[in-house]
Amino acid sequence: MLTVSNLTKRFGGFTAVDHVSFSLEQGEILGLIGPNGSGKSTTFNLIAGTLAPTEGSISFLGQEIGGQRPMDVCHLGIGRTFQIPRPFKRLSILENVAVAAYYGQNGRVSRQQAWAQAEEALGLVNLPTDAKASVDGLGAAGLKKLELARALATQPKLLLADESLGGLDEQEMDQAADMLSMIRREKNITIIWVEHIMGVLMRVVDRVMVLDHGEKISEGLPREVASDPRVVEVYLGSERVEIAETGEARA
Ligand SMILES: Nc1ncnc2c1ncn2[C@@H]1O[C@H](COP(=O)(O)OP(=O)(O)OP(=O)(O)O)[C@@H](O)[C@H]1O
Repeated sequence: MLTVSNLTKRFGGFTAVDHVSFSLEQGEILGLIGPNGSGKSTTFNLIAGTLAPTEGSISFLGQEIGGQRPMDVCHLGIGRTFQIPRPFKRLSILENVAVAAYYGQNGRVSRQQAWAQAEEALGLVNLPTDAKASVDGLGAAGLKKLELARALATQPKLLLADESLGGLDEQEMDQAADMLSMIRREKNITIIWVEHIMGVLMRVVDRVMVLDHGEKISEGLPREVASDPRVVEVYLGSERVEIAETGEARA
């Protein structure tokens, strides 16, 4: 569904993403990890249209999307969450998500459909669907869920989930990971998940790709990547990822 070839982004003389290539099959969850500043967010921004590539191509469902505007990329079926949720504070939870449903589909849905899709998205993330429930009082976990619901309401075929676990406690992290897994299963949405907290990510993703200094240094099954000496050297370091006998990796 997505083929990224030789994707490169330079900021002046600095190369943030350096000839990165990968592809994604329909229904997969790909984990994207790497140390701070390794180019994960820049890669997301290139796919989502927030940044234009310096070189390379991004083909989504057979169409070149590199350099297209974010709203056009969204209308083609790529939804994203942001690391820092910024909901409309004066709108209710349901209104926030309905706005995403309406504009995320370029107004191709009626108001009524947008409300229905917003209710469905909120149901998926376990947030209240009553029209008056306020954004105020949502904690870190609630705001992350709202962020996810807004992305889902745009009816994406591909979801780019950016650091959805930041600020959550361990139980909330597990719930958030299970939620992404359930969304893939129930809605057949393909997911790229950027995350720092690897133990939880490794449990849920099908494949992992690792960036370092903008270059892809490893890609494969979670258990393969966790034991790749290059990954251990540059990223895992003292975190020591242990592979449980079940094949799951835990940080
Ligand atoms: N607009 C910009 N102008 C100049 N440099 C930038 C710009 N955006 C990102 N960079 C640089 O590109 C590099 C990659 O940044 P990026 O945010 O993609 O990394 P990351 O892997 O997402 O990091 P983190 O895990 O800290 O979010 C960093 O060195 C960053 O400072």
